[in-house]
Amino acid sequence: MAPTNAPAAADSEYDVVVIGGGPAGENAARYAIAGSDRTAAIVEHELLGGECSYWACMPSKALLRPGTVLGAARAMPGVREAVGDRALDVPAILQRRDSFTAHHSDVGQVEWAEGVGIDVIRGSGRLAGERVVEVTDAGGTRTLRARHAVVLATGSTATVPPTPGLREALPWTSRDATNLQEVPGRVAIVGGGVVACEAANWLLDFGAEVTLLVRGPRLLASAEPFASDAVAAGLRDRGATVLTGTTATTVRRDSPEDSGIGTIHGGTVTLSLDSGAELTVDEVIVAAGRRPATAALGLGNVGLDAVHTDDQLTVTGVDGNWLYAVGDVSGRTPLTHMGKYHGRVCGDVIAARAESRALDGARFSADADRTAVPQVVFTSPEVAAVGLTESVARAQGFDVDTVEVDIAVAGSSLSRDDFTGHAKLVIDRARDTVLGATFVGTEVADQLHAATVAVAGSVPLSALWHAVPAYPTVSEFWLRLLEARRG
Ligand SMILES: Cc1cc2nc3c(=O)[nH]c(=O)nc-3n(C[C@H](O)[C@H](O)[C@H](O)COP(=O)(O)OP(=O)(O)OC[C@H]3O[C@@H](n4cnc5c(N)ncnc54)[C@H](O)[C@@H]3O)c2cc1C
Ligand SMILES: NC(=O)c1ccc[n+]([C@@H]2O[C@H](COP(=O)([O-])OP(=O)(O)OC[C@H]3O[C@@H](n4cnc5c(N)ncnc54)[C@H](O)[C@@H]3O)[C@@H](O)[C@H]2O)c1
Repeated sequence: MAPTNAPAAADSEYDVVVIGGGPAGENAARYAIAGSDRTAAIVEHELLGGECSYWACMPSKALLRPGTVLGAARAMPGVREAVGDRALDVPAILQRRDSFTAHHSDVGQVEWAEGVGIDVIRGSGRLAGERVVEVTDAGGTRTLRARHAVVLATGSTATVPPTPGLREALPWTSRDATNLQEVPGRVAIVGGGVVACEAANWLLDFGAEVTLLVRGPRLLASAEPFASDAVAAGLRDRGATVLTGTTATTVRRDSPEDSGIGTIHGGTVTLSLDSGAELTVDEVIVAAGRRPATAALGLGNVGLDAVHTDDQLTVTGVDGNWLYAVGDVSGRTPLTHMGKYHGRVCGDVIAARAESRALDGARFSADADRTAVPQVVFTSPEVAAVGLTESVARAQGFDVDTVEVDIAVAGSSLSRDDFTGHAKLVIDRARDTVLGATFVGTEVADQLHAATVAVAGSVPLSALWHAVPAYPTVSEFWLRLLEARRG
């Protein structure tokens, strides 16, 4: 893609300069200039749309959905017979995945940006001083000046543990797993978080033999323990080996070769485990967490060594309210929808400050990061959770009540023959409000928003009693939860 902006002096000054064009940066730019004549530029060194569009959320969910649909078909008499025991058509799934990543073209995204008045500047951005951003690409370096704000929105990068031989083995990261071109026969996944669990699911769907090496005692360490257990049981039932309390101590690979994203990177890989066992596989996936992408940002040029933000997404430790950070790089919640939320709050704050308006009102503070973060893990079964878990709520000093039910209502049994699920509410006894909710089961993702509204709105349980779930839907488990609380 050619640069969209020639390095002319006239367009080198903007009201707002955003470094990084993922979902968080796009929203910050858009909200900062909406309804005004302010100007904004997004500096992007890869593809406008960011990790989420091409390497993370979109391809991973496109890979997971077919397995869910096939499972639903097999759990429905009359459909099961029509489907038979045929395997998924992996090439067709990869083709559909590629349509969701727009075949790694950001033409449509650039059209959107230009349509809402944002210039897209290709190159790598770094802070060169107060309100000054240097952009470097193959053609050289140009300087952008920001009248009102610079927004850091550079996302995060996958970490690779310092296990001897691991880096040299050229393991897959999440980018390879989501953009896979071939399915390895045997796979070891290092990590037990969301990326590990979701990737294990689609690889199992595609016929791979999967072993998860989980350093801690359970998968999804920050989820309610019953959710971790259900996901582990789901993986084991489908043939995966889940080794908890296990790490690789050394890794050896025959003829490692950087053959491209999503292709098998060489010969077989042997991992020595701390249990003394050895594991031989065709590919290793590292899913050991991510860190904010600050390395090349020139933080030192503005007196910073790390990025911390206040609730207005203003970077702390810098005078003058001109530097902001949103999304994964902000060190707040690393999820796309939360990054977009940061972008909306940040954009509104920049607009208000540019117009000398007071930051009066809830829209100028990213409170949800602390109290109401929703997340769905698209495993089989799915985990949908929002707010505080019981252990976190107790650690924060709340007087907690909990209520739990199996999800077993007319709607769930109608949806499929093998439906199983479990739901838990964490309740603040003093205020009679929901602090957190976790739902586990087949396709419970869309049940989550009701809980998010209850948590974010501090809706009393007495009021939820009048939120009558429609019959016969899966959401009737809400009624069972409230009945269980009444006793
Ligand atoms: C496999 C996987 C699956 C995921 N699935 C989900 C999901 O289902 N739901 C969900 O909510 N979250 C999911 N996430 C997390 C989600 O991808 C991130 O939270 C989200 O992408 C963060 O958005 P962002 O805008 O902060 O950063 P990014 O999307 O990472 O975008 C940052 C952009 O900045 C650019 N950039 C970086 N440095 C520079 C620089 N110096 N100059 C110019 N440009 C730069 C990058 O090229 C990139 O385009 C997933 C993550 C992974 C790894
Ligand atoms: N559906 C979704 O919302 C979704 C999907 C995928 C990713 N994401 C987000 O992307 C981010 C990254 O996900 P992730 O799974 O990589 O990170 P994570 O932090 O969720 O999990 C990291 C895992 O790696 C393990 N680990 C860390 N260092 C290790 C080491 N040295 N050796 C062995 N194991 C080690 C941890 O114990 C943990 O199990 C998360 O914030 C996640 O929420 C979200």
